[in-house]
Amino acid sequence: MQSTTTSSPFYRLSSFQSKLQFFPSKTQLFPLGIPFYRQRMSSILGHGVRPLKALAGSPSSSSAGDNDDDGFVTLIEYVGKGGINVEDDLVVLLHHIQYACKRIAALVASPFNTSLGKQTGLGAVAGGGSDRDAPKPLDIVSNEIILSSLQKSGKVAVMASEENDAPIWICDDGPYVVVTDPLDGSRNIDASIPTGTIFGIYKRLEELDDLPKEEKAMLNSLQSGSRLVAAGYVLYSSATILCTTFGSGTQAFTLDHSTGDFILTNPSIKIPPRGQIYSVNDARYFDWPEGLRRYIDTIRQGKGRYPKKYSARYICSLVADLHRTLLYGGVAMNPRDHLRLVYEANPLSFIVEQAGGRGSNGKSRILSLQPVKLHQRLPLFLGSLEDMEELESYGDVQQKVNPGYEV
Ligand SMILES: O=P(O)(O)OC[C@H]1O[C@](O)(COP(=O)(O)O)[C@@H](O)[C@@H]1O
Repeated sequence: MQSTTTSSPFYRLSSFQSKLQFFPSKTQLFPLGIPFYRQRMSSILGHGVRPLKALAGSPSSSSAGDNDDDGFVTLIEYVGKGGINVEDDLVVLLHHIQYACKRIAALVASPFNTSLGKQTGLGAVAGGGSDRDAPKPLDIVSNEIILSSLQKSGKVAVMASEENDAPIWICDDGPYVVVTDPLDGSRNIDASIPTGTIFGIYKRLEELDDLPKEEKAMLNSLQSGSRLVAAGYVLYSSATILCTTFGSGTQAFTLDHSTGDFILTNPSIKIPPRGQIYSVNDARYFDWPEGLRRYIDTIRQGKGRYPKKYSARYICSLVADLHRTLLYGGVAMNPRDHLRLVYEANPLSFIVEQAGGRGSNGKSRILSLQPVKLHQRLPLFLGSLEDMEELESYGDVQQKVNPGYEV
């Protein structure tokens, strides 16, 4: 028997009562109209999935089609009035970010990628080469897509991207600052391995408004992760998943490709306190410090605090490795100075902490670090609380040797 509890993959719109009546910019956000939006239902029903409404049997579950309650909650509904109700400006910004990510999702899955230029595609511009007509790598195209969406939102003062040397000042009165890695894992893109977009959102520091643009752009972008108001990643894989936090838990939404909506599929991700998986590039074993080697040797043999042998999983795509870790528990790590504090470590640590886990550089909490350089790199460990405590108890887990690996 199927139940209608919150363990079900879809969440009832009735738990966000009245949203459809009161959400102010619904028409604006669904420019193709509600009938088009509703095609989601028929397309899904056509594939044999029943809406929860039809299953509920509760007083609020009236017969299908008699009101606006179609049994699903979209990302934009969720953050709007009647949902968790974040600031209107942030709803608009999120709308633009999710739109950019849908474009990137389509791009990475497109059969025409090669003509756009994959990472190592023929004619890809290397190091700003001279051929202006050469196709651009997908991470550059993704960066342009995000920048364009942020510009159109009217809500962003500055964007700092892993793909740009310096932050880009967008608009003086934009209330937010966005930091982003537009397409992480893109080195594997030619093999269609999952990739991801990472973003973090801060408030613009109004006290800096009178500084010269370059200076205020930099200082706004170097805010500590503890000041993040929202963060998210989008995983481009067998499903396109948008996982976010606004500082009160971590939620996941899955893209319904038939209608283009991100549908709430997990309103409260809780990372298991202990997993049985470690995720690291262990070809680097001989470059690791003693502490990290001992930790991995110990858990592999089932001789750690948890008396079971751990398994290894490493996709080499940060968003994918983290997403699995959030769901199954364990620890995902890159012990060398490689991942970036501003674009990767901070937003992902915020998400992991809001799911009940920990983000650390092996010694300290990531969100307590003050960035000093925009492209600052550091060791990154993300995962279940108990696994992270055990790992950090080995003390010496940061890889100092970083020879610059070929692949
Ligand atoms: O080579 P390593 O140390 O295994 O690093 C792999 C990591 O680098 C990344 O590819 C990011 O590197 P880039 O920022 O250079 O693309 C992550 O997706 C992945 O987790």
